[in-house]
Amino acid sequence: MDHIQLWDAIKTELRKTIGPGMSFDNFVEGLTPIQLIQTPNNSDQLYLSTAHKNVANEWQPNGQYYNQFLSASIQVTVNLLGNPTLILPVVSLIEIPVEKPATVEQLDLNLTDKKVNGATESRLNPKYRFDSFIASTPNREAKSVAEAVAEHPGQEWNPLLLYGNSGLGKTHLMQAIGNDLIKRNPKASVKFITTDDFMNDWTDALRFNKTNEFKKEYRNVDLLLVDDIQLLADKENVQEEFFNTFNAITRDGHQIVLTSDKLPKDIKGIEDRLVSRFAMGYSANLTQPDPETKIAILKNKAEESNIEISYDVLSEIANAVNTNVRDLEGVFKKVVAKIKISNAKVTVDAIREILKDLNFERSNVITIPLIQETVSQYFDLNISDLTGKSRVKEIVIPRQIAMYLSREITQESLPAIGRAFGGKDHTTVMHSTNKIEETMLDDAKLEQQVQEIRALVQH
Ligand SMILES: Nc1ncnc2c1ncn2[C@@H]1O[C@H](COP(=O)(O)OP(=O)(O)OP(=O)(O)O)[C@@H](O)[C@H]1O
Repeated sequence: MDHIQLWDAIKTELRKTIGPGMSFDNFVEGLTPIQLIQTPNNSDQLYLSTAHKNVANEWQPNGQYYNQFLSASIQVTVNLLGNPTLILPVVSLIEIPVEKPATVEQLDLNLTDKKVNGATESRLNPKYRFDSFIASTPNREAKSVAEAVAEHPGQEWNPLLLYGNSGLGKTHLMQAIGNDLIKRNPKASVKFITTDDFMNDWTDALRFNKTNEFKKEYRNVDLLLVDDIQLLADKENVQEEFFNTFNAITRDGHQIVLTSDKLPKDIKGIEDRLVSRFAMGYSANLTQPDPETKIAILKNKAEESNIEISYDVLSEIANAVNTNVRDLEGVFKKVVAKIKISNAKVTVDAIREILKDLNFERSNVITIPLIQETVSQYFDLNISDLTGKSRVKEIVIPRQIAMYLSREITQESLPAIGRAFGGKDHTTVMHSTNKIEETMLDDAKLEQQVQEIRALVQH
């Protein structure tokens, strides 16, 4: 039985005595099992972590939770093993830095009182800087343009649009522009918002008759950063106001930076006039980093955390996590937490175990987005080409290859693959896979291309 199964069984027992509700949810459910260690005096220690000081305090010996845990764990070991074994809880506090800016609910909704000067008021995360953004070769141009925008806002690349899949650094790079501009000019007014914020603020402004304040707040900025504009889809009223805001800012020579999960022309439900405005400046596609860049990102994180981790270990993590940089960071944080708790030496074998616990074994991690990313880079296309409807041969064949590999390598069903390719029918996926299988029999070049892409995906 591993630490996770044991903790689940103990939680089931604890639920009987503590009962569901606030107390159980906060003081038991919120704990994360880290590891189980045998002590020389025949007891086991179950290491748990929490991000909350008050929860960690309540779990000290003599605390009510500690004692209830002891009886629950004895009951569990009697049920499972037939004899009682003493398992002691060890709860540590691991403070997880807050990465995301405050949600709109946490913000002061009084529009007139909001100021936008300086990093704090503009809600920028100070960790999102150019020097902490490690760019792989395909992403270097995006970074250079972002740096140029920070240096000369409102001039050449307006708007700058950063687009790509989730967790690949769009928000990071966007906020780096804001942080850099404020560093150069502390008086610059920078406003960072999500599209949700914009929509909520506009709705509130209409409700409370504060449209003038809204306009003043949104239009009097040197730099407006708007995250996730794909959320504007099908919101006609908000699009109207967004259009007006956009025009007012660019007309005054100020800068707009936008992020989106795809190119605006591929977002259904966005008015043409907005699509054409968004395409006026520079659009940069952020792509998945290659293995060496992933290692460099991890190295940077290790240095920031003041932790020494060998290249082999970093490489093991980088190779296992093929989804996106957010996941890479998440796994890294868990590894750091384990190191801090156990004080143990971090070996490649230990890391493999941790990665296995976190479901990040190499064989499990090949996903459809990864295949799409690899195929699009191989053929120098956009991911939106693969998920779109174009029928030109140069796009159809790569799309069919991507579907074929998704069917071959991942565990996903035909309908799930169809959905991931822009809502295609499962019969289209079946047709594509058959077509590639058949063509490869006679076409050596195609077969070689498929093998090369497969090797890249499974690297
Ligand atoms: N190239 C990179 N170098 C360093 N850190 C990165 C890089 N790319 C992403 N990150 C980190 O990964 C995390 C996720 O990045 P970010 O939030 O910017 O992604 P995103 O593309 O905006 O995702 P979403 O579309 O889901 O909002 C952040 O903590 C960010 O600092």
